[in-house]
Amino acid sequence: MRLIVRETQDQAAQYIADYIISKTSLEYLQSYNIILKLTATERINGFSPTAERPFVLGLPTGSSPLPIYKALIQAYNQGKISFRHVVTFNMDEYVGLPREHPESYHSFMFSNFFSHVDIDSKNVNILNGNAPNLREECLSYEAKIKALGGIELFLGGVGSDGHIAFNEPGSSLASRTRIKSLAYETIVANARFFNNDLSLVPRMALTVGVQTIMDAKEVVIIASGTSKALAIQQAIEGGVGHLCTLSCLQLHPCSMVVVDEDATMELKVKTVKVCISQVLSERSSSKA
Ligand SMILES: N[C@@H]1[C@@H](O)[C@H](O)[C@@H](COP(=O)(O)O)O[C@@H]1O
Repeated sequence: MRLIVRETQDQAAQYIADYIISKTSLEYLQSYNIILKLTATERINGFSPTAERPFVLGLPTGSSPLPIYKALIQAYNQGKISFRHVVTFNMDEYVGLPREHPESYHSFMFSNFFSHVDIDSKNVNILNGNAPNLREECLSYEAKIKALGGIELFLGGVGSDGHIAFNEPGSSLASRTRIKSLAYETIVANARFFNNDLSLVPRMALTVGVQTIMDAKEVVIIASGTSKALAIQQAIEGGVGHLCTLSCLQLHPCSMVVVDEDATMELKVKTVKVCISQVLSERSSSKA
């Protein structure tokens, strides 16, 4: 698991946006007075997606990815990226909340991202939390991901209790898309979107499973703010376990967690130093 630290949330978001677009350019990483020239790998642009061979992108909601969506929209407006041949799968959706509700993840994604770029709405996949048969809905979501050859890059956030998507503490690390009851901590955290009224926050959601995320070829996580510091500490310094489902990424061959400085507050200085020097050596050896 790679750990990338940026000073602010916006810088962390810009790093991820650039990474997803992947300008084939040189990037400079400055750390502990070392400046290293690194070659950025290619993602959407390098993949050169077509209608027959689309780029499959997993996407999250939440406040953390908002600056990433802003940066992607800006890049689209500057002609640096097109989403015409990108197929998206969102991580999760509330159960029972009407699709048109301003806090549904459908509304969130269209108002914060999809309506501002050239994505074909037929290529947008979001779980239907009002489907007549929720189990069937989850099974067909998994089947559709598989039929498209899997997710190339899954972008995600993290809950303050370490959950990824809505895989709350105690979720099976082998889980797949299914219905989940939300943890009390998540209901409290999400009440800010529902006039701080706990009774208005849906109690259940459909969510991709931990294993669905692990199946993606690459996973990129954003975390910012001190409220995420404990989750980041557990996921990076703790063992792999179902009480902090983000920790599963320790077992992923290609995962990256991008944080702002506030989110590193519970990490050991040594962890941050080791992670950064690993990035430097991995990248410089891949250049050789
Ligand atoms: N299901 C979502 C997660 O996918 C998201 O990562 C988390 C954190 O959200 P925020 O970025 O607003 O802190 O919120 C919800 O629980």
